Amino acid sequence: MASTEDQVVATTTNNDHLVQSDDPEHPANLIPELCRKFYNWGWVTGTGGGTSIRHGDHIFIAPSGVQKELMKSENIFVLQWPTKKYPAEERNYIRRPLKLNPSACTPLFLTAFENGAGCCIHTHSQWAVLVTLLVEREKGPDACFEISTIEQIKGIPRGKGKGMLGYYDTLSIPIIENTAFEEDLTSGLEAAMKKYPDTYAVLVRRHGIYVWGDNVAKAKTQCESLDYLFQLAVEMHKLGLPWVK
Ligand SMILES: CSC[C@@H](O)[C@@H](O)C(=O)COP(=O)(O)O
Ligand SMILES: [Zn+2]
Repeated sequence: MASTEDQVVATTTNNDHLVQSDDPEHPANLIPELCRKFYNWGWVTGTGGGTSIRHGDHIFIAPSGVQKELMKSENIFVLQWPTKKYPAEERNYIRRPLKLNPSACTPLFLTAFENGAGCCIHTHSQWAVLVTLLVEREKGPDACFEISTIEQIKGIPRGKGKGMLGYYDTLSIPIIENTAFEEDLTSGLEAAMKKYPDTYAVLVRRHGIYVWGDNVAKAKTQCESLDYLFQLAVEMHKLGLPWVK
């Protein structure tokens, strides 16, 4: 794991201009800013979790095993898109910071981008982990978290170009089983996306969640809505209230 010092001093001589911008909306500025917020929300503590943004034919990726809330724009990797998923082609990393490795979540993020996403967020939120435990009896390809008749469901799309879910709809988020290594989750994520082509999120049992959106704002607000619903479901469970009518 890179030390904080390594993280702060890590620099590169290759294509630095790709991560240098005064624009706060530039992905190399947005990823560190988002990760600081996500850390404060308990989504990316202890180096877990992260986020990646697609901007045209460039993919911006955080480094692996670092304190995500301390990340700086000069720590960001840039991949030329499209690229092979795992391992991503060496030559396609058009910017690599010294002393750092790209996030182990990269093949998962690339799966979301193949699906048309503009941003993908991975959290280790305890609410996400807890709901996967509450529905643990449901294993296999049909495992799913479901909730209905809660206003915040309207923050989640019905599917690409299909508008948002309604109050009386049931939100279904597929759950895949965790693996020892992050990259080995890729086939499970692909299978869940195939089975649930309208989903914008996949829970990973005892691990967290991957949420994506057409752009950064949509990925962030969808992830916030889901986290709200997971927390609510856990609290409803504690109160003995059913969360699916
Ligand atoms: C606390 S270790 C977590 C990792 O194994 C992984 O699950 C994760 O979310 C972050 O991977 P990383 O390679 O640091 O971006
Ligand atoms: Zn993780």
